[in-house]
Amino acid sequence: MSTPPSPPIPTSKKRRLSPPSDDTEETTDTKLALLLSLHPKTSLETLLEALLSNNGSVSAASNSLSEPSTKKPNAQPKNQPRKQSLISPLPTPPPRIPLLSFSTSRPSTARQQSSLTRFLSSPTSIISHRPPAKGQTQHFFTPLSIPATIPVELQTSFLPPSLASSLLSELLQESTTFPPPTPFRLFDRNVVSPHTCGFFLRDPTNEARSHAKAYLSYQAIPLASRPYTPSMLRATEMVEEAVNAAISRRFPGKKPWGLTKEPWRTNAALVNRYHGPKEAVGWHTDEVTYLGPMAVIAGLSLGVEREFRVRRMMPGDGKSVEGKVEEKEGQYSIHLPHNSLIIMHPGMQEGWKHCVHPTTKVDMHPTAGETRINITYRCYRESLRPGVTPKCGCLVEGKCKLPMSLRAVFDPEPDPDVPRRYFWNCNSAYLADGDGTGCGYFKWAQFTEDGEPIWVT
Ligand SMILES: O=C(O)CCC(=O)C(=O)O
Ligand SMILES: [Fe+2]
Repeated sequence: MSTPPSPPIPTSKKRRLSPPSDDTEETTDTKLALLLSLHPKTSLETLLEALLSNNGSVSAASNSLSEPSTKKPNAQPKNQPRKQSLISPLPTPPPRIPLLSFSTSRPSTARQQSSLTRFLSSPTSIISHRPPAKGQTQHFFTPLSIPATIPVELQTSFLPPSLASSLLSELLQESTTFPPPTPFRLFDRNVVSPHTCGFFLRDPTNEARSHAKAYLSYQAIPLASRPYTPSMLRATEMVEEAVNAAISRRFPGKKPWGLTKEPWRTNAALVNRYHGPKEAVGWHTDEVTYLGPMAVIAGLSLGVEREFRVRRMMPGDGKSVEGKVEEKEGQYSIHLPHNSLIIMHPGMQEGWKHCVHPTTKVDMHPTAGETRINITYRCYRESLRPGVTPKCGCLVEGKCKLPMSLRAVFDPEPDPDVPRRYFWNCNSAYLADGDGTGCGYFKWAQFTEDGEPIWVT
């Protein structure tokens, strides 16, 4: 299900989108850290604006900050728009500014700097960005380097280190009892995703458990649920806080169509375990049957660092033979270190695909060895619980009346205010024992502005 690993881009081909300044080799985080050490009492926003005003030069920025306050970069001339802000709401791409280039090589100080970005008002890129050419992979190692045009946000050093450690230990233990991968149907053959996973419920009351018995995997296999571990419960509120803050930053003022007016709340999590460099998950969008439109999903990575790759969906993507998708632009690789949170924003499951890329070698983690654990926190809607979603007329023996899957219509030009289109579709084409076609049952799905289903018969 996965594509072969792409070779790293040679150093000589490193892309530089901005003219060199006296210290362009440093990342934004490093520059801010340097500037902060020189001006410890100055706010990060002021430091950042000083950097922007001085073309990314730390020394010039530092000089400007030492000058009398009237010349400080945050003293805006009257009647002029505020300079570059860290917050770049979609769909407006960040303006081109000659500050820094992104890099295809790993910054040596990435781990040490990472906590700095947590203090910034938004970890969205301020860097001018050109998408990778077809067949190319652009690598990102730090939150600030990820362009705002990609509907994901990365936060590093996310949990207090001791909580990240206890969470990792608990889930490494839990994952020893994850069921083996089950096959599913893809392009006329049965395939298995080469990794294991377990399904967890935050509040395993009787009612949730009875729904849980009916939650199906994309292979239509009932997902056996387990309760959140103690550390999962402790981490959950921090994840919710981060996700809600990220949504507000990305969509200031008004949430996009399809999102509930309530804060995002997670009640279920799929935990993935990747043991060794070859274990991976191929290109896919997440199943939105129980999540509804414009789902927000947050993934917490623990243990070994792996590459989370994303690419824009193409028209007819679902029908393309794996690995032979007609790409118009290349892929993005976001490196997910231990204790990092990646938030997939609304529109990600509708317009982009993601995968965890197989590799040849991983850096051993002191506790996890070669293993990566990933918790994908999701928000299952009560209104889309099993039992209420439409069934197809499939006559697959013993599987008559299968619950259908909710799928999004590919939209190349999304507008956050315009409703997306979704449909209910027979799922049995994906079942390992099906004939690869299913009954083809199709029904348009209808949702309110808050993403609640409208059932029309
Ligand atoms: O392991 C990851 O980071 C991604 C997992 C994933 O895509 C999924 O569970 O659907
Ligand atoms: Fe996924």
